[in-house]
This record gives sequence, structure tokens and C-alpha cells, in this order.
Amino acid sequence: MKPNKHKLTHSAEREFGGALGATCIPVFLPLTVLYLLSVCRSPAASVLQWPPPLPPTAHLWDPLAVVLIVGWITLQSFLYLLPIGKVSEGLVLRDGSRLKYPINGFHALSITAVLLIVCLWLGMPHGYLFELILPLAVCAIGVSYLLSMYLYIRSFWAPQHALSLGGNTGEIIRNPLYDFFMGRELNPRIGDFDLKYFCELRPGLIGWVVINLGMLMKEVELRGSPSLAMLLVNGFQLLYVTDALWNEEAVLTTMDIVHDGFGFMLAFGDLAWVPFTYGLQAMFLVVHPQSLSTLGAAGIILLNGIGYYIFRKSNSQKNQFRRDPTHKSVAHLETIATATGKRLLVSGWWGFVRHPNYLGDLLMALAWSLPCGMSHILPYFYVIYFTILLIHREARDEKHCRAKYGLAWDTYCRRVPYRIIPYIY
Ligand SMILES: NC(=O)C1=CN([C@@H]2O[C@H](COP(=O)(O)OP(=O)(O)OC[C@H]3O[C@@H](n4cnc5c(N)ncnc54)[C@H](OP(=O)(O)O)[C@@H]3O)[C@@H](O)[C@H]2O)C=CC1
Ligand SMILES: CC(C)CCC[C@@H](C)[C@H]1CC=C2C3=C(CC[C@@]21C)[C@@]1(C)CC[C@H](O)C(C)(C)[C@@H]1CC3
Repeated sequence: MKPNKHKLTHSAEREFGGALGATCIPVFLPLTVLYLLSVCRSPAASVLQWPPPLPPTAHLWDPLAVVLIVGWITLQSFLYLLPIGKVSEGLVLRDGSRLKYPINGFHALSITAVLLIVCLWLGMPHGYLFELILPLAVCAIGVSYLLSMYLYIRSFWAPQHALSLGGNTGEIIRNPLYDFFMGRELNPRIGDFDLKYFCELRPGLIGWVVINLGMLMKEVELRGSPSLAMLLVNGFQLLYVTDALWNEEAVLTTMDIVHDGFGFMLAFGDLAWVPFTYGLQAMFLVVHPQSLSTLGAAGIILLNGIGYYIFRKSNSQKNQFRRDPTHKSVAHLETIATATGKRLLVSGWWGFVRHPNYLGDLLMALAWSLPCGMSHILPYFYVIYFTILLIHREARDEKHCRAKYGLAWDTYCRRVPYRIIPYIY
């Protein structure tokens, strides 16, 4: 097969700080992961500590980590390929076709849970993940680099209509680093195996809760039983991951699957960033135990419950509306027409703020950090990062929607003036 030589008709606008951002982020973010993990395990757990508590290089490498990461990805690939669960179609692509996706993520999570219980019963020292965390992160970062290089190279054989509009700087002024970062190919597949969809929900997301459980087991090893704070963090994050896999079909309409190419940003985000930074709270609690009053715990559970309710209800309302606007649960909602034929909701959750799902997600993020107390900023890393990510994501989505819906989008913004937090933002 010859590499595709067609010129792209779309001249992409640069995101994430353009070429400079795309050059620095792939170096800076992997180092950030290792830095955060090292600080989190240190007694002071202070991000202002100088010199930073960096581990000797020998602590970054362990062949067992390679075996575990490769074994884990192989297991999740096998579960992805199991012919169980339904098969769903994605949105219509530029060439008019629709791809098919297996909806068996919840099965994969359940089978993984059973396998884990068997391994624990057989005496597997799961708490050892605490000791192995740095080599595991190094290995996951290595895999995300290798995968992104493979994705970049194979994209030159992809037909033009299969390329993403955002990750292609064109033939004349091509910027390989930018394209490598953003991802050139929209839905890279090996046969029917969809690499982006698989990575978005399986190895990293399930890996995150497996690592959390490892931290809980380490706490049991050290102190005889899990603390209330550790149980809350594990419970909340398990709910979030289970919800994502239970509602797996909804991922097919997210920006990542519909719009973004599969490059370093998503490969690293899915395989290294999510499992090794989203669970920092559990790791923090192993070294810095916290006592939590019953009233405090009840308040945090309530906050997580409210966040989850807003997140789930608003996401489900939009997904239902996009799949079938005549469905009885959404047919009564007020909408405005757009020139594309699609309508925009202006009542219900989407008439409250323009991104109610982000609001719910942020409330949950706060509830995940509060069990770690107020003495350190590190367990709040996720809330801070996530606020920045969602503000940036909201701006990207707004740009896409304005380009897509024109005047109708302006009308929507006038009707629903606040983006994420009513009367504030
Ligand atoms: N934990 C994490 O790290 C992350 C979590 N998330 C979560 O993922 C979920 C999905 O987020 P994301 O993919 O960013 O985007 P959204 O689910 O918010 O989808 C945005 C799209 O919804 C449609 N839309 C917007 N307004 C309306 C309206 N009024 N009526 C009908 N349709 C509308 C538009 O697409 P169209 O009109 O084309 O259908 C728009 O492009 C969120 O809950 C978010 O919090 C996201 C990023 C990271
Ligand atoms: C490291 C980069 C600068 C940023 C990487 C961002 C990614 C980590 C996130 C982009 C969108 C995501 C989503 C989820 C996880 C994080 C990433 C990959 C999600 C799967 C989490 C669970 C939710 O229920 C969801 C709605 C399915 C999320 C979809 C978007």
C-alpha cells in the first residue's frame, strides 16, 4: 500500500498552545505524573518542597511492571473482543458510513472484578502496587509513547476522509509534532478493534480503580483495616468508573470520539494520566491517614450524590434527546431550531447552564478530595486540573458549536447565559 498523498481541504486552527504547546506537553506531563506520585508518597507531601523528593532512577524501573502492564492491556483487549453485549453504531462519519462498536465495557469490569477477587483469595499481595507505582507509571508512559508513534505513522496510509480535521496541519506547512500530539486519524482500527474507543474506557479507567484497591489493601496491611476516608474515595471513584462503563454507549457522542484524532494527547491521557493521577487521593491516604467525623462523611457523601445526580441526569437527557427527540422523557422540553436541522435544548438541565454535566462532574471531583482533609493541596490536584480542563473544553466546544449552529447558538447563549456555574461563570 502507498501512503496517502491527497491534500487536505481543511486548514486546521491550532489548539493547546499550537506547535509550542504540542512540543512541550509530551515532555512536561509525563514528568508531572512521576513528580506527583513521588511527592504524594513522601512524608511532607508538599508541592513546595525543595529539593523535590525525587526517587533514584533505579526506583523507576522494575521488569515486573512491564509484565503487569502488558498483561493488563492483553487481558482488557481479550475482554473487549468477547462476543458479549450489544453492538452499537457511532455517529455518521464524513464519508456517510457509521462504525460499529461493542458495548461490553460493564461486562469487562465485572469479569475483571471476579478475577481480582479470585487472585486476592489466592493470596495475591495487591498492596504491593503501592511499592510498584513508579515503575508502573514509567511503563504506561512508555506504552503511550509507542502507541502514539504507531498511530502517527499508520495515519499516512489512512484515506483522507478518515483523518481528523483538528490534527492535520496540511502538506505544505505540516507540523509533525502538532499532528503527533493531536492525532491525525479519527478512528484508527486494526480490523474491527477500535484503538481510541478501547483506550478511552478500558485499560486506564478500570486500571484506575484497580490501583485504588491496591492502596486500600496497603492501608489494611499497615493499619489492620481500611479508614473511612479510604472507603469513601474508593467508593466514589468506583461509582464514577462503573457509571462510565454502564453508560458506555454515551461515549460514542463525546468530543473525543466524534471530533478528536487519536494521538499522544488521548493515548497518554487514557493510559497514563487517568490511572496514575486521578487516584492520587487514595495514595495520599496510605501515607497520610485522616480521621473523618460521621457528620463530615455524611456531608461529603451528600455532595458526591448531588454531583452525580446532576452529571448523570444532564448527560442522559442530552443523549436521549440526540438519539430520539420524540422520546417521552424529552419530548416536552423547549428547543430552538438550527440551520443544520438539529435542535438545541433550552429548557430542562440544558436550560439551567450550558454545561450542567461539567457542573456535576466538578462537584464530584471536590467530594473525592475532601476526605483527605485540608492540610495539603496535593489531594486537590484533580479538582484544580479538572477545573482548568473543563474551562478549556467548554471553550473548545463553544467554538465548534458556534461554527456548526451560527445564529442559533448565539440565541441559545442569550437564553442560557451561564456556562457552568449559575450566576458565576
Ligand atoms: N473525568 C474526566 O476527566 C472528564 C470527564 N468529562 C465528562 O464527559 C462528559 C461529556 O463531556 P463532553 O464530551 O466535553 O461534552 P458534552 O457531553 O457536554 O457535549 C457537548 C455537545 O453537546 C451538544 N449540545 C450542547 N448544548 C446542547 C443543547 N443545549 N442541546 C442539545 N445538545 C447540545 C453539542 O453537540 P451536538 O449538537 O453536535 O450534539 C455539543 O458539542 C461530561 O460529563 C464531562 O464532565 C469530560 C472530559 C474529561
Ligand atoms: C493529558 C491531557 C492534557 C488531557 C487528557 C484528557 C483526558 C484524560 C480526558 C479527555 C476526555 C476524557 C473523558 C474521560 C476520561 C478522561 C479523558 C480521557 C471519561 C472517559 C471519564 C468517565 C466519564 O463518565 C466519561 C463521560 C465517559 C468521560 C469521557 C471523557
